[in-house]
Amino acid sequence: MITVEHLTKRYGAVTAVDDVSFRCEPGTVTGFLGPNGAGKSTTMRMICGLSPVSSGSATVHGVAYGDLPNPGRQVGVLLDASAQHAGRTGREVLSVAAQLMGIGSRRVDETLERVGLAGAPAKRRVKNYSLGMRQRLGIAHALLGDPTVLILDEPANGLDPEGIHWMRGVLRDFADRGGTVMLSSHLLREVEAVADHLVVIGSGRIVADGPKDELLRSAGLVVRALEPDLLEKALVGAGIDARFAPDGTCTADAEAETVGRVAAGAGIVLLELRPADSGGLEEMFLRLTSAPTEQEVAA
Ligand SMILES: Nc1ncnc2c1ncn2[C@@H]1O[C@H](COP(=O)(O)OP(=O)(O)OP(=O)(O)O)[C@@H](O)[C@H]1O
Repeated sequence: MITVEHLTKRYGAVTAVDDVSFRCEPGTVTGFLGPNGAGKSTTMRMICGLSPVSSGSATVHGVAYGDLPNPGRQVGVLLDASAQHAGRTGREVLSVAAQLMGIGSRRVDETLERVGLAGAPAKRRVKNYSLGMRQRLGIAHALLGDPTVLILDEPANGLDPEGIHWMRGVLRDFADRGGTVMLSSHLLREVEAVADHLVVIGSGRIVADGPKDELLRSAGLVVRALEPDLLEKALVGAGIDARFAPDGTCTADAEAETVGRVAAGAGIVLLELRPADSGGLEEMFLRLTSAPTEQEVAA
């Protein structure tokens, strides 16, 4: 369990993380989503004790990361896959970490196998690794101590589609065995296939926090009509909040029955009426996380 309460980080006049609170529960993959510069890495660094907090607190299993006796045995962390020692081989990187954690070499071999780096790749120096291989080694490092919590910053970076599929399997399996997973991304599509819960951050503040399915349902309806102009008039007339894309597709914040009745009442032929999928959710997140307007800042 990760618990973040009123966490704030200021760099001079910049508030990178602003009164952020959320939880990542055991048995759950929590996707931590936000655009570039939203405050994801800063939040994760504070959880892992790498960056001092300005105020608030972050704990893992109720304890501040820095106070965990052997943190690697409880929390697997991947914050920057390029931070590994470039001159060491993949196996050496894991062996050094294993020694520090008091783990035997058999676990190193098992973990290399698990991330697909066993054999020749394990003997290559990290500087000769592709970004995807570094990411796999970073995930191996995080899994090495057999932790119960994983904290991964953009772990899909540099992975090819097969690698992404593999990583999702690892994270799903980890959570299904009761582990807690927090993974960040700036792309909803990257986490939606594996996350059960989403925490969305924009400009340092939490703008959405809930089960993925619930958030998907709240993303509205996709409506397409033979004559979009008539649909727009009818929905606006009924007081329904609706946004139209240039191709005439509408996203409406209403129940399907309400929209269906309004359309039927106006004699409009509907071509499509369905819950918005991740595209709708992404659109909602983009609206929620976009930088505040000057008016909002001034208010
Ligand atoms: N050491 C620092 N000094 C000053 N400002 C910083 C520092 N680190 C981060 N920031 C600022 O804090 C804000 C949040 O940055 P952060 O790296 O946490 O965002 P992010 O969501 O992880 O973005 P990205 O996806 O680009 O990594 C940004 O405005 C960034 O410029």
